[in-house]
Amino acid sequence: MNTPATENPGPVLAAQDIDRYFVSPEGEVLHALGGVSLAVEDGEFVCVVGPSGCGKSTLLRVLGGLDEASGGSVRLRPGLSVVPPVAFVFQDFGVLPWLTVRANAAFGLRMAGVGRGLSERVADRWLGRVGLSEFADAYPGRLSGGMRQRLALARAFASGSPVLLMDEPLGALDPQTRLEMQEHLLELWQLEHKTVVMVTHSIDEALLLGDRVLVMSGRPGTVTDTFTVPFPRPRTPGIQDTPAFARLRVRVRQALRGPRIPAQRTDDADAGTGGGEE
Ligand SMILES: Nc1ncnc2c1ncn2[C@@H]1O[C@H](COP(=O)(O)OP(=O)(O)OP(=O)(O)O)[C@@H](O)[C@H]1O
Repeated sequence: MNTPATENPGPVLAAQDIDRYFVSPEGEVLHALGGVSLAVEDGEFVCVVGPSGCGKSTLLRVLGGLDEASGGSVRLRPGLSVVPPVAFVFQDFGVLPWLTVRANAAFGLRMAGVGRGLSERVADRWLGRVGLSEFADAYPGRLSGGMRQRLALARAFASGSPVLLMDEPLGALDPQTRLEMQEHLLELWQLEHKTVVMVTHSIDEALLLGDRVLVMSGRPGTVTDTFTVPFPRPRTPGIQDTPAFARLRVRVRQALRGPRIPAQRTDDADAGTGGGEE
């Protein structure tokens, strides 16, 4: 029997009750993820924010199959036959210094068994889109940090993988380059509509790029809040100056701080907390 065309094929990526325990060499058990469930729809851009150590990277690694959960399940939509279905972008770029820029951009396709000619044609197209065409024959050692990150994005987009998992991909960049890269990423994603899960420490970045923002808290790591980002697409960084953006930024920041514990009034009750995240 044929499947009706209108039937919803379900999320592209779904995690159910993910637990992850780590055991230290001393035998101490750390509960890094505690019952995390999420579903990411086709073409959705989901950002994950949360304090350092709350399990964001662990979640991403489990979602992408780089790490195994201690309990629960991760499911890619059946029929995602692309190999590999998931591509990663890391903070340290993951660029291979012994390969040319073109070979780096083609790497995902080559690993998937695509021939050199086609891989390099696709790579060249993506290098053009991220403004690196003139460096195609150079080695990554000649690239600045921002250019390496553009190369890492080109490789992920060129890989053909429908799901991109990004772990603080812009975290190592200086503020100006980071802003430029946010625009690049926004443009690339609007062009391709990949399904993206991105970990970031920046609330502004999450609200600029994401359709949804998941807020995690730690010990064990779990998703405590979810925000739907209402700003229409295509978006530009200018939305960050709007009152609606400012209001949502405040709400996410409050969610990150967690429920307020009434402070006991002492002489140092007003001591600063060391500044905000944004
Ligand atoms: N391989 C491992 N072995 C033991 N403990 C680990 C391992 N990987 C992560 N952890 C621990 O699990 C917890 C979650 O780590 P994770 O890197 O996922 O957090 P994070 O939210 O991504 O942190 P950050 O924002 O600082 O990158 C931390 O306490 C970390 O020390």
